[in-house]
Amino acid sequence: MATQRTSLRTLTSLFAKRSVCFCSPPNRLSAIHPYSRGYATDTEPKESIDAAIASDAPSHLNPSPEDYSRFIFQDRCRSTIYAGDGGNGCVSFQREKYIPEGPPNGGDGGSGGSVYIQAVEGLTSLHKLARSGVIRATRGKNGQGKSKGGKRGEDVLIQVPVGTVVREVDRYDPVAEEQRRRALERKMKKEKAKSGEGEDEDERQDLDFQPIRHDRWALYPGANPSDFLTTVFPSNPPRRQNIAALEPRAPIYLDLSQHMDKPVLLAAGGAGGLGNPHWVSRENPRPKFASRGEGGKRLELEFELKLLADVGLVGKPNAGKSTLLRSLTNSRTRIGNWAFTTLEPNIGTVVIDNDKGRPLVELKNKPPRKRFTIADIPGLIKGAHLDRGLGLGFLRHIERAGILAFVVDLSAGDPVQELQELWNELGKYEELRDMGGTSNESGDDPTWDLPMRSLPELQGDSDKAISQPKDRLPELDFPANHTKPWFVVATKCDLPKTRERFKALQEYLCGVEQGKHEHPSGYAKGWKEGISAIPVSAINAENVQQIPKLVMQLL
Ligand SMILES: Nc1nc2c(ncn2[C@@H]2O[C@H](COP(=O)(O)OP(=O)(O)OP(=O)(O)O)[C@@H](O)[C@H]2O)c(=O)[nH]1
Ligand SMILES: [Mg+2]
Repeated sequence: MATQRTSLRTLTSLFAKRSVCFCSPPNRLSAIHPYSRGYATDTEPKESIDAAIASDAPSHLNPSPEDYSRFIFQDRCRSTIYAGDGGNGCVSFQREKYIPEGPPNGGDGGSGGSVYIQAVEGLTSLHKLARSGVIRATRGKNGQGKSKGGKRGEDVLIQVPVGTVVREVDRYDPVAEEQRRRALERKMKKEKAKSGEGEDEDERQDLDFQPIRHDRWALYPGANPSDFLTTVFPSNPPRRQNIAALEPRAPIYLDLSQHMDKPVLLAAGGAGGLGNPHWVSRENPRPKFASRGEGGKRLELEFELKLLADVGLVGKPNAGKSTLLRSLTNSRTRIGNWAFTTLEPNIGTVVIDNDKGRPLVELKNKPPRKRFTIADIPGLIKGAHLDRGLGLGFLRHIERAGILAFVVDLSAGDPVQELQELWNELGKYEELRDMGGTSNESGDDPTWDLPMRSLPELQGDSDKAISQPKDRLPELDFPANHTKPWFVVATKCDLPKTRERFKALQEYLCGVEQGKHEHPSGYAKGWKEGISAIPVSAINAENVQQIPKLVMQLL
């Protein structure tokens, strides 16, 4: 154990200079014992190393199959959200001895529950939301006698990962519908009145005829349906709760790119109905009716993760990405010595704060970060941009990572060629995507659309947009891969013949940075401000701690 710790310290200090300009390989590498948690000498036979691997007891980095856990991942989902309906108002009269006909005292209905949304750190996938499918806030309770108001419906809070974009697919707003219907009715009445000025009294009365609105009025218990015909109902315009003014402007587009301390209102519940005391008038001092609660809105929303993780591990199959993720995080992703062990992205969190108040890595001029996330993305093969291998699906995931960490296997051949092939695939994918015209033509505003402080009916022409259901929303806009910060993680450097290859890789990256070589993406304006290569032996967790330090500088 002591030898192990010493060799680890030696290796870390050797590779602390991980800059590309560090062109001379350290001589002390060969001093480290082959495969005893250090670099191998080139003379060491591969068979003996394989045997050493096989004989190793299972550990977090060399796990047995029981140590695998499936990371359920979902980066896009659709949910239908129902705000709660308002409870009905109550028809009731005071009943007391010596007061034969007491005044009306029906309570108001409770307002329906509202739906809120909050982006929180620590969540990495939308799978829970995808599983629930339909989200409902509860209905407000009906009012009761003795002026007892109904209980409000319960609110629902939707928590999503930071980096989620919420877009509206469709909506049904009963209050807006009712307002539209009334406006139409008024217009028709006006037109009819204009055209039939000379008509007789009967026809004019026909125009004043109100259809019976069972959905807007509640009669006293035990009333006959025919009472609807004999009752004269006053005007009952649709109402909203006051908090509806805090709803986001329609159609909804929220880019939740920051952690939110407080939730934001998505859909306010329907207003509760009014009890019979509200309908007292000179003509009708004892109204035997109360208004029903307003219906809650229905929203069909699409949630999409725009930011999958802070860092995305991009590499060929079997390069050692999952082992690297395990060595940096508590992830229990599957590891196997064959291609395509990983079939879905796995996200791990690197905690850089020991929760003792001070981040372990201090950042200049930046707010301290406590943690960052790393995504282990399935392996990329030649022709991935043509949907080969696991195809375009996970090239999409790479687009959603903030920093790209190219994982090259030093034992597998020329790392420079491997890196170029990886970049080539990303470049071709970008070309194809741009040709498809999906990136910049979406017309989406990528900024966070703060909720407008106005009621929906004051939001102008938004209704036109609402009434056109969009089955397929346009693709989101992402920054181009070549503009993102990137670095290279050269893995398996405990295996033979890796030292020379690492040296060649460093020289190549040095050349790219100095402009001697073309940027591997093929774009002249590709990011190349201090490209680093970090040699690691992920299986031995050696030198991997350089990665968080570098990431904190790049974030
Ligand atoms: N010697 C050595 N072997 C390693 C190292 N890192 C990973 N391996 C081995 O390489 C093999 C593949 O590792 P994975 O982590 O599953 O590779 P991957 O890139 O996730 O592969 P896919 O999921 O198929 O894309 C496993 O047998 C690991 O034990 C390392 O640093 N040194
Ligand atoms: Mg893997």
